[in-house]
Amino acid sequence: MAKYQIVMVRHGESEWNKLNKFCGWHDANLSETGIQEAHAAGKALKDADFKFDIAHTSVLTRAQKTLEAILQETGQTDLPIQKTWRLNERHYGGLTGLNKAETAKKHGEAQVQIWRRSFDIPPPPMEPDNPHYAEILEDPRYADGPSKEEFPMFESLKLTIARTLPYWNDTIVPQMKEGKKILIAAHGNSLRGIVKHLDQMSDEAIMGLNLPTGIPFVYELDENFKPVVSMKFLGDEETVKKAIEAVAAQGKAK
Ligand SMILES: O=C(O)[C@H](O)COP(=O)(O)O
Repeated sequence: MAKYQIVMVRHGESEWNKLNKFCGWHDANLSETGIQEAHAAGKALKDADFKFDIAHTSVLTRAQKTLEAILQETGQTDLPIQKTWRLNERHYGGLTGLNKAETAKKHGEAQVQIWRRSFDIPPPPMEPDNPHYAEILEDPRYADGPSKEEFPMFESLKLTIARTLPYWNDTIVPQMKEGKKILIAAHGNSLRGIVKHLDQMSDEAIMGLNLPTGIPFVYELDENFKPVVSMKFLGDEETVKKAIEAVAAQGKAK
């Protein structure tokens, strides 16, 4: 019997998803398609009569704009929103700004798959000569965290989970226990981390999980926060399948 329900959604297609670039903590905006996806997500949630008490998102524009569009469609533009770096996309380190297909050509598709989907193998660190180094490290949005000591130069999924899970346990779970209906608008890998935790997925199994952009999914949890319903997408099966396959294919050499 489900006691809790929570909705999560990966941001709509970003400008760098469109360019097939490793994005991570670079603050790409939504593409036109991404904006449409975000509004479609909101319409799907409205049609399914979802109403929320609070939303959580990252400090990155693509997730915040996705949430904004969704709340416009559900008629909840005044919903309280909590923003945290802990829901940011995984930091792609030295891969940030590189084209995924070109990287697959140079290093092999298997290596790119490892960098994108493995549990504990991180991408190479971002070096000071990376064109995006200063824009990320000196961004005032990080004034309240992470601290200089914990500011990442790269993240494996394991490292991403290590900074996302405290927020899940210390902020989101208590709000669900208070009966709050929650929407999380975040990123492919911060959400993969939450899904891995909820479904207790193995380090091998998580390698196979790709999340589509802009399609909300629902978890129904029992009193111990164990899934009664896992990752129920608000979209027809074929559309969801194609969207997931498109994400997976980004790492092909082409
Ligand atoms: O940060 C990025 O490049 C994407 O938003 C997620 O990338 P991935 O699907 O290659 O992990």
